[in-house]
Amino acid sequence: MKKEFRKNVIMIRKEKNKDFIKHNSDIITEKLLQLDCIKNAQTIMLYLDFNNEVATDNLIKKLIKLGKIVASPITLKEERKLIPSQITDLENGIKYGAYNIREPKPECSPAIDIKDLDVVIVPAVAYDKDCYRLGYGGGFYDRFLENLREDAVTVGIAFDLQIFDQVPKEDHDAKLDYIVTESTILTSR
Ligand SMILES: Nc1nc2c(c(=O)[nH]1)N(C=O)[C@@H](CNc1ccc(C(=O)N[C@@H](CCC(=O)O)C(=O)O)cc1)CN2
Ligand SMILES: Nc1ncnc2c1ncn2[C@@H]1O[C@H](COP(=O)(O)OP(=O)(O)OP(=O)(O)O)[C@@H](O)[C@H]1O
Repeated sequence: MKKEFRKNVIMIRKEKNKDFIKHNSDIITEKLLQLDCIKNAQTIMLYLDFNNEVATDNLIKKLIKLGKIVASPITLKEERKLIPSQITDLENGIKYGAYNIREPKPECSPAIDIKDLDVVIVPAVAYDKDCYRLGYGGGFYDRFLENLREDAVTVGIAFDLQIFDQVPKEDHDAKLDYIVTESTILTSR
């Protein structure tokens, strides 16, 4: 059920061209920067995109310019663990890591205490209208999000094509506080 659904959405997203990804990622970036939770945050974790996810490079640059501490995850594949690590230099401080996804180089990237994160911007394959998240299938983010500070805010960014009335879900699947797409902002708060 989950597997088929996941495969389909990934396939549909894969067919989108560079202009679609860039145009809509720019819109999503601007919307996100208007959210109070982002404006008020000091420390923000977000992913480095792969496979036609909403692109985050511009967003990362803008957040750093705004004076935020920005972290991305280093993925420990065997342990199914994400280590938030500060991005200091998006040009030279990044390498390819697990699953060929870009991640901060440990030597340039102080680890950040998960309890210092004010906002986490999460990647996903799909969401439903209640902000439940379907991921790539490692359970990486489900496990990670359980350990956030109680008052930390979770935000999903996704294209409209990733939003459904329902997605297959299990008990451990995370529900996020906000989802921002090119056309709308959903909230479960
Ligand atoms: N940008 C980004 N980073 C992220 C995630 C994400 O969704 N997006 N993840 C969110 O959790 C984690 C990585 N999760 C992933 C899980 C499975 C596969 C994947 O391609 N699986 C292949 C098997 C590949 C292999 O074993 O080498 C497959 O299922 O066919 C990729 C990423 C951590 N970092
Ligand atoms: N909080 C958790 N604690 C223990 N096991 C978990 C937890 N969350 C998920 N798992 C296990 O991890 C595996 C993958 O989970 P699931 O399919 O929900 O991942 P996902 O949310 O799609 O992926 P990801 O978060 O990596 O993007 C499942 O076998 C699931 O039982």
